[in-house]
Amino acid sequence: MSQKKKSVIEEIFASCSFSSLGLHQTLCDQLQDRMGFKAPTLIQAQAIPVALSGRHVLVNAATGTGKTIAYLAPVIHHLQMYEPRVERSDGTFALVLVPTHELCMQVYEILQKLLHRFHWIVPGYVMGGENRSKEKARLRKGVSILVATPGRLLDHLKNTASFLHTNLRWVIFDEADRILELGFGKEIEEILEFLGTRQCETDAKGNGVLRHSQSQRQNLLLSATLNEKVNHLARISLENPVMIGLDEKMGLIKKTTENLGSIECDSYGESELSGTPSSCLDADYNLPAQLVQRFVKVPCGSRLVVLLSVLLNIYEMEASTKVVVFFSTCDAVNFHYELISKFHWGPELGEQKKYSFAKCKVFRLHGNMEHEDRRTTFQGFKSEKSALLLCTDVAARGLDFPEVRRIIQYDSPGEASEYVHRVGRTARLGKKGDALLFLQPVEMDYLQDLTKHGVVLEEFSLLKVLDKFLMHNQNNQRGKFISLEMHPWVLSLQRALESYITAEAKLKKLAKDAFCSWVRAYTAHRGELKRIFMVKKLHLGHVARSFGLKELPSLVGGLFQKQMKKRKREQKQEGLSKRRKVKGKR
Ligand SMILES: Nc1ncnc2c1ncn2[C@@H]1O[C@H](COP(=O)(O)OP(=O)(O)OP(=O)(O)O)[C@@H](O)[C@H]1O
Repeated sequence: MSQKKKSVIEEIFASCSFSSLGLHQTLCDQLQDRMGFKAPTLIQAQAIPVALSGRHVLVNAATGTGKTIAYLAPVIHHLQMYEPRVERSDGTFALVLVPTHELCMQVYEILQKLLHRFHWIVPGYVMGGENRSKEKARLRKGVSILVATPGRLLDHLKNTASFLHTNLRWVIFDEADRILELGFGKEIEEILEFLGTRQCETDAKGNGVLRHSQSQRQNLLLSATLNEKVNHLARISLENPVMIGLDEKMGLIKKTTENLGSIECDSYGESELSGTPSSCLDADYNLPAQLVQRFVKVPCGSRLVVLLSVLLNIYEMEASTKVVVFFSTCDAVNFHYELISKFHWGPELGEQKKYSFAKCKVFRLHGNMEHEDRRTTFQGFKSEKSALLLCTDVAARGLDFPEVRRIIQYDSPGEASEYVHRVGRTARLGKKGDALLFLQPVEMDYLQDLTKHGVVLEEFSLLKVLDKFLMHNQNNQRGKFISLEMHPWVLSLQRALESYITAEAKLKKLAKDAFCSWVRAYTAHRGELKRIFMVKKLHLGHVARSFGLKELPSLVGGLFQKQMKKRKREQKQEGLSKRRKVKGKR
C-alpha cells in the first residue's frame, strides 16, 4: 500500500474495533459481515461511546465520514438489549429527522441492513408525497425506529391517533442545518413540543407502557456544516450536550482529523459545552483532505459549450465514471437533461467524428419530479458504474451514491455550506474526488467568500481541454484567438447548439423556461451574496446564449415580464439615487 493511501486511511479510520466501542457483538458482526465495515471511522469511534452513554450529542464532521452509523448503531445496541424484547405494540422508540425524501429512503435502507439480525426491531419511514393512509396503517402496526421528513411527521403527530410515541427515547436530526434552511424551523419546534420534554407513564388513552425513564431521553444533532439556526435548535433540543468535531476553547470547528490524528479508542476528542459557539459559523468547514477543488472562469455566453466540452473530455478520458452536475433550478435540469440525452454533433469541415455528449446513462433529479421517478433515479444512479446525474440541491445533502468521481457546480451554490455538501457527494470515506466550480468573470468574488471558510480553489486549465477538440485544419489557429468566446471549437459548437435548439420546438420551450427560472433564481441570492450575484451585472443576451437561444426570450410568461419590469424600475431608482448622491457631494 502506498504511503499516501495509508495516511488517508489513517485519517479516516480509527485503530480500534467496533466491539471495543461498547457495541453488542451481534451488531458488530452485522457491521462487519453484512456491511463489510472492518473498523469504525474516526467520527464513529468518537461519537458511538458518547451516544451509548446516553448524553445528548452534537456532531460536526466532514461529508462521507460515516455519521449515519454513528447515530444508528448506539440506538440499535440499546434497543436490542431491552428485556422483554421490544414489540410493535410498544410504538416508536427512535425518530430520525431528515430534510429530503432521498435521504429518508437512504437511512431507511441502512437501517434495514443493520436490523437484519434483530427482526423484532421494526424500521419504518414517513415522508411528504407518500400515501398517507398506508403510512397510517404502518404506524398503527408499530414502527420501532422511524425515519421522517419534518412536515409529514408533524402531520402524523397531529392526525394519526394510533401513532404511539410514549416510549420515544431518541430524537435525531440528520443534516440539522438543512432541515432548518428548508424552512422547517416551525415544524421542528412544534414536533419538539408535541413530543414533550416530559412523558407520563402511559399516553392519554392508556396505550402502551413506558419502557424507560424520562431522564433517558436523548437527542442527537449531526451535520457537516452548522449555522446560526442550528445553534438555536441545539439550545432548545440538547441538554448539556457533548460536542464532537468542535473545539470548545476556540469556539471553532476544527478539522477532526487534525485534532485527533489516528486516535486510540479511549480518547474521543470531544468537548462539552453548555451552549453552541456562534463564532464557529465563520470558521473553516471540514472538507475531505483528498478532494481536488478547482474553479473555471467562463464568460456567460460560452457556459453551455464549456459544460459540454468538459463532460466530453471527462468521458473521453475515463470511459467509465460517475459525475454529478448541479444546477440552480428544476427547469435548468430538465433542459440540460433533454439536450445532453439527445444532442449529437458532427462538426462541419468534412470531419468524420461525431460527438455524442451522453456516453453513459444520464439521470436527472429535482424536487418537481414525480415521487416514483425520483425513487427510480435515486436507485438507478446508485447502481450504475458509469453515469451522469443532473440535479438541483435535492441531491446535495447526505446522499451516498457510490463511486461518484466528479462534481461539477455549473450554477454556483450560494451559501458556502451548500458548496461543502455538494462537493461532499464525492471523495467519500477517503476515496478520490474532483470538484469543479463554474464562475463567470463577474462572479469571481465568490472565491473570497469561500476562502473565508477555508475553502481554497485552484484554476482549471480550460484552454487545454478546448484545444483538444480543435479539428485538423484548425490546428494552425491554436493560441491565435483573442478570447475564449472566439475559440474555433467554442464558436462552431455554439452555432450547432443554437441551430439544433431552434429546430426542436420542445427543446426550445425548455430552454426558454430554463432561462426564465435561471434569471429568477439568480435574483434570489441572499445577504452578502447579492453583492456578487447581481443580475444587473449580467448581459441577458449572453445568458440566453448559454441556453442555446439565439434571441433573448421576450414574451415568455407574465412572471418574467414582471421580473424584468421590476429590475428596470430598480435600476432606474438606483440611477436616480446615485445621481442624487453625486449632486449631494457636489
Ligand atoms: N466503518 C465504516 N467502514 C467502511 N465504510 C463505512 C463505515 N461507516 C460508514 N461507511 C460508509 O461510508 C459512506 C459514507 O457514510 P455516511 O453516508 O454515513 O456519511 P456522512 O458522514 O453521513 O456523509 P454526509 O455528511 O454526506 O451525509 C457510506 O457508503 C457508508 O456505508
